[in-house]
Amino acid sequence: MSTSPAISRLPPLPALRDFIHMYKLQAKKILSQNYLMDMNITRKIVRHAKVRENDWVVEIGPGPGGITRGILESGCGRLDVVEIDRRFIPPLEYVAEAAGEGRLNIHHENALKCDVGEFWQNEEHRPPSIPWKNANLPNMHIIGNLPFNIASPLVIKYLKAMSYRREIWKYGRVPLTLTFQLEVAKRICSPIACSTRSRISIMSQYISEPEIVFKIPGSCFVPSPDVDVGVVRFVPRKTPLIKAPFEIIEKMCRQVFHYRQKFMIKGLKTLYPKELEMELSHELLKSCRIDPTMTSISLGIEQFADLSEGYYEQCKRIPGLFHYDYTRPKITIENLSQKPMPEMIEFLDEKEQENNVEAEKWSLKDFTVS
Ligand SMILES: C[S@@+](CC[C@H](N)C(=O)[O-])C[C@H]1O[C@@H](n2cnc3c(N)ncnc32)[C@H](O)[C@@H]1O
Repeated sequence: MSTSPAISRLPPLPALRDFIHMYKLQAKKILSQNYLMDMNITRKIVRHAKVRENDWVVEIGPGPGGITRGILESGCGRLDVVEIDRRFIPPLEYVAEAAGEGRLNIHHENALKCDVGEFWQNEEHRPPSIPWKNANLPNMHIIGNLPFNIASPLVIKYLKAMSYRREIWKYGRVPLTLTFQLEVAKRICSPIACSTRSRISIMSQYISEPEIVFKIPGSCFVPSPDVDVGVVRFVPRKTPLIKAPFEIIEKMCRQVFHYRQKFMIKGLKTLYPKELEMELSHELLKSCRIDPTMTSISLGIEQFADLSEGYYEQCKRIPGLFHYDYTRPKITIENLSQKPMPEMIEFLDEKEQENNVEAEKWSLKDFTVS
């Protein structure tokens, strides 16, 4: 795939509405298709994503191409779109032709199954990778007005890849700007002790800093959904707030939030087989100094960090524990003991950062001792 470094903005195209008639692009309910036809809103999404001239962008679910046009108008160097519905490919090809050679690349794929980092793997003009510890973000973005039915699984897939610095995150702290039903957006960004606090709040906030950058009334979409929409921008953190593998944190959050109105220990116990639940749950809570009668929504990220890191130690000590599923109690931890455990990857720059903190501590100590 060739990419021209010379940037041209987008020449005039038929209006989006005419495009939809030309290509007979009636929205399909099964694919949660709600189009954004107002270019002021699509441009606003691109502005909030902070796309600058020459940046490289991936768009998920371009549909008839409203946001696609906004991204191309911003002067991005290259845009790759991932669309599952074949009907949109010809109109997107029309836009690609207008955008200039190599600028718009169309991938007819399922976003849940593809690694968008691969699109740029062998591209010599790719913007430079930026180390995670650096304050700057790479000149790359993922943007999408997601179908409601895939928004949550897709964001979990992306947070996981982010935590392992895989897929597009091998290039650095690439930000994500995605739309969600407003209720889901509020859960993602929820502060502690709010009724919106849930598993997705912890999963999103330990690895990134999510923010609702603006809201879009449901009436702005065609056809209009019954709900309003929140645009969320996720900026990956330089260092995650929890030091345990993603799968461990995910399991801890899932079980602890299982009984939202009850004491948190009730959910915690479901991590363990019946015969071990008292011993292991109390051991964990004691080491974390957490009151078992707290509710899940009143636990902070630091407490989830202690719980997840402590549970990870228990899983390393007790083979099979990580794979135990309380809904299938007949499958014992002995049966599961041969299954591999997720492993913590230590990234060099994190180690470096820790060493710097250690070195600082030591030099201070030396100073005060002398
Ligand atoms: C809510 S519509 C948004 C369309 C367009 N971006 C807009 O704002 O008008 C969601 C789009 O995602 C596409 N889509 C649905 N599931 C998908 C998947 N698994 N992978 C890629 N695209 C998907 C739909 O076909 C549709 O074009």
